[in-house]
Amino acid sequence: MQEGIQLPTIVVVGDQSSGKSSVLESLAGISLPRGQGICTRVPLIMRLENHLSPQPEIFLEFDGKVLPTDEENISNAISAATEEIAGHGKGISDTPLTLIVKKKGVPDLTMVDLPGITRVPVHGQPDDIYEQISRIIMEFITPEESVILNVLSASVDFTTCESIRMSQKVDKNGERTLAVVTKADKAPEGLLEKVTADDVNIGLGYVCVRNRIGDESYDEARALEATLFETHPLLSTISKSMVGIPVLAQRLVQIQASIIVKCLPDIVRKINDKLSANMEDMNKLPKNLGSVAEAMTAFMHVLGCAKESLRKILIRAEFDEYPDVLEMHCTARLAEMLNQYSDQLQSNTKESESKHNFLRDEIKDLEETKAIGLPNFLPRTAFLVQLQKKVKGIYSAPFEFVDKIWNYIENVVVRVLKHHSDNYPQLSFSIRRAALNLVAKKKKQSIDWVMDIVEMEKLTDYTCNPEYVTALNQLMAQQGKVMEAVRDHGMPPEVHVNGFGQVDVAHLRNNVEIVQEAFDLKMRMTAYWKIVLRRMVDCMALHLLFSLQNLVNKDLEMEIIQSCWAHREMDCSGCSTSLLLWRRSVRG
Ligand SMILES: Nc1nc2c(ncn2[C@@H]2O[C@H](COP(=O)(O)OP(=O)(O)OP(=O)(O)O)[C@@H](O)[C@H]2O)c(=O)[nH]1
Repeated sequence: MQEGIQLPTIVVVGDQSSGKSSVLESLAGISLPRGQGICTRVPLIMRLENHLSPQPEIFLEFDGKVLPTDEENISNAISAATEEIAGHGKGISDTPLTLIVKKKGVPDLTMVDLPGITRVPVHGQPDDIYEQISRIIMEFITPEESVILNVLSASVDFTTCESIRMSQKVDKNGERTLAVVTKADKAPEGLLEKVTADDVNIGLGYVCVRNRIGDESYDEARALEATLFETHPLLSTISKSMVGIPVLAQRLVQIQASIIVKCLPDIVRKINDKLSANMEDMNKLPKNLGSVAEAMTAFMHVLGCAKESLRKILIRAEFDEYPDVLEMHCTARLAEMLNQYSDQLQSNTKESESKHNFLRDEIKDLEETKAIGLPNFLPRTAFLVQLQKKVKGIYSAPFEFVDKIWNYIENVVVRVLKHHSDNYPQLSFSIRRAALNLVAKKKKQSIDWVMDIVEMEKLTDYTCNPEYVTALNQLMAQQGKVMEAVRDHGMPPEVHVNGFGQVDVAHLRNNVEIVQEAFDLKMRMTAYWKIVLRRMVDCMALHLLFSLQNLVNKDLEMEIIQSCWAHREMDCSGCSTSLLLWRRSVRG
């Protein structure tokens, strides 16, 4: 039950002083604390077991303690245990107290006695005593496996009983409710009519009893009860199948047996489910690595699993281990980031020049790079100056991209390694540190590589891509139109140039000689720059994939082995030697 599996239980509920404890002690043939006012202040689980030996065995269990007791002292022992659990006053607690009674002749029953329901707190009770008691009662009677033994005093109107109201909340048609009517001796008038009218819907029927009163012995009480229901002019008219403690005991044993039959398959299933879940949890617990072989096996297992997981999510686009964690669908996330990088490069190099400044920058560079030489000869330096300016404009983008990508990969790698090494606290710290070191190294390599790439683009211009010539020819085809607009002052000063839109050429009319060269320079740069941007994205993609392959297939293993070796944190002597051998073999 502590594991959340409900077992069939007979739960005794009733208004305060209705006689619940008296019924239980009559069934068990032992003394329980009885009296006016609240006596039962904690759930009392009573396990009655028919016992062959004439010597009874009685124990109290609570808070992990087992206290043997005997028939004479049982009432005091329960009162003392109740005080220990719920304090000395009149407060209550939901911590249960278990009473095990192994005694010859008692029915094999397990029942729970609960505090009686009271609406008005007495002196020393908290104001919310009703809510506290209701909560405990509801907790016990709500499970479908519970049979509700509703104890009603013959002297009260059943329809006004609080315990009936509560049991009807969870068992509307009374299918699992049995009523025990106590104090039949005190209020015999109209009892037959009350139990036959069944105004309160009790599905399992009524049993009327007379409990032990005062200092009577159990045998005396049973004999007096039998005589009462035999001879009393009103009570003797009630069917014999509805009166007396022995009838109640027999009914309860039958009910308990039938409910066990009904619930057992489900209980077995729940226990098996729970067992498998617990076994699974247990397998996840940190393992004790007691020998070199065990430590090496664990280490290799963690590494193997982590590598396979990373291979799946970083390279093979298989997400079965993280179906709902989008962040771990790495190939898709990396592709998205690469697309964003490409967009960023494009937007960083968008022409910011206004239509009135067309070719102004090119003319300036041409003038600054001219030398003594033949006219109409495009100086290469002018082209390189323009190229360097362009590269400068996008300089930060590849570095930012590399930073972003490796931060993301670091999170992924650390998460995967943590997942696989959580069970091995001896390893997890070193493994995490190794992962962080490794990603930092890989990031540094990427930054160095980007630095080279950017420098190479700045240094010189080259492509063998035929698209360059095609694009250049298309752009240059517009040269005639532009030059005409520049030369012919009678024409409107605006002309449309593909890729640049409507441009103003009025400012070029004073500088006609150099315009042709400037146009040539601009068109060459436009055609070439497209190639440069594409090359930067393509190379970055290949570099990234290459780095990831290396990380997963060799760097990770090597880094982790070296880290564990360097710090010798595996928690067993001799592991270091084995690691050394293994490290050598991996290197080999
Ligand atoms: N005459 C008579 N008195 C009874 C009978 N059953 C119980 N009593 C008395 O009623 C009083 C209350 O009985 P308990 O058994 O303590 O009642 P309870 O419902 O367990 O009380 P709480 O747990 O404190 O709510 C005691 O004084 C009992 O002796 C009965 O059948 N006949």
